[in-house]
Amino acid sequence: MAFIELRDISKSVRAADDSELHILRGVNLRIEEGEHLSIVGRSGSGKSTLLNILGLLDAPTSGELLFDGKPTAALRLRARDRMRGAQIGFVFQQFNLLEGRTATENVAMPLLYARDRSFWRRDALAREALTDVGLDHRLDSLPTRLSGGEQQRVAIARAIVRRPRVILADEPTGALDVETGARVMTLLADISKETGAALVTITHDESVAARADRMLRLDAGVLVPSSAGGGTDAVAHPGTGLHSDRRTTTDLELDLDLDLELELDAPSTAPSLRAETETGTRSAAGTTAGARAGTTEATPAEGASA
Ligand SMILES: Nc1ncnc2c1ncn2[C@@H]1O[C@H](COP(=O)(O)OP(=O)(O)OP(=O)(O)O)[C@@H](O)[C@H]1O
Repeated sequence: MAFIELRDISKSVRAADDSELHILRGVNLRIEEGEHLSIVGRSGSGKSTLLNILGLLDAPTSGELLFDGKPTAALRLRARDRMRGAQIGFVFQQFNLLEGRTATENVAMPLLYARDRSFWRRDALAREALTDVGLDHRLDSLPTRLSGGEQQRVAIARAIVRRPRVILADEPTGALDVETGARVMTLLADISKETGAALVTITHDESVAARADRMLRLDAGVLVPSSAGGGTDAVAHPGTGLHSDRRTTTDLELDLDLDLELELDAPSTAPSLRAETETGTRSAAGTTAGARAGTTEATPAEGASA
């Protein structure tokens, strides 16, 4: 069974002239555990739209998105937010770090939503993740004191700190020079493999895309295989090492039951409530303070995803 599956996904929006714009027209995709795939397409072809749907930041107009074979459409907002936080890491073109926070604080941010011991160990785990990306000498640096490549490393550390099952990277090298971008891509691919996370890279840069196990192209709203893919690594490599740290949808459902009991018993002490107070909120369009910071959970009262 594929870890994530898109079935006949379409997305239409109302354009400025009030016409209907069909961005995605029946996208089918299966993402296996630990695989690295890339999606290329010209500007405006719908890459970010597709990534937002994969990341549970946006809803399709029609079609189904399944995690572990289970449809996600019926999930309540809070469960979607939890699933996103626990299973998906994001890396953005512009790094999206919080400027006033140190590297360690930025990386610890997603753990403010964790429902297990990692909430209490967030500083130590953030330092470990920064060490994994080679930034153990920059733990207390503010983003403004870091180079672009270092900032993207911090963002990668933030993406992996909760041991997600998939990392979604939207033009991760887009703001970097070619050499730095290549190093960052190598790190991202290596660290995904080490942690066992699948990696989905969207990019307009075919040399970046060609590093993936599988390369797809968005063309006229549908995904088609791209012949340039698999250049360096034609076989998927499910990761080893930290694989067992990651959680399935079933684990998550158990967690949610437990969380509900916890919140009913002691609402003022539930970690997420504090976390939600400290962090930003998500708008209906899915572009949010949280998403800008790479942390994308929201409170139930914050309105539905688009
Ligand atoms: N909410 C929206 N309302 C209107 N048009 C939209 C909306 N979202 C996306 N679009 C349009 O849909 C098309 C696809 O957008 P998207 O950002 O997904 O493309 P992209 O392939 O990621 O582009 P780029 O490579 O330039 O970032 C674009 O023409 C965009 O202007």
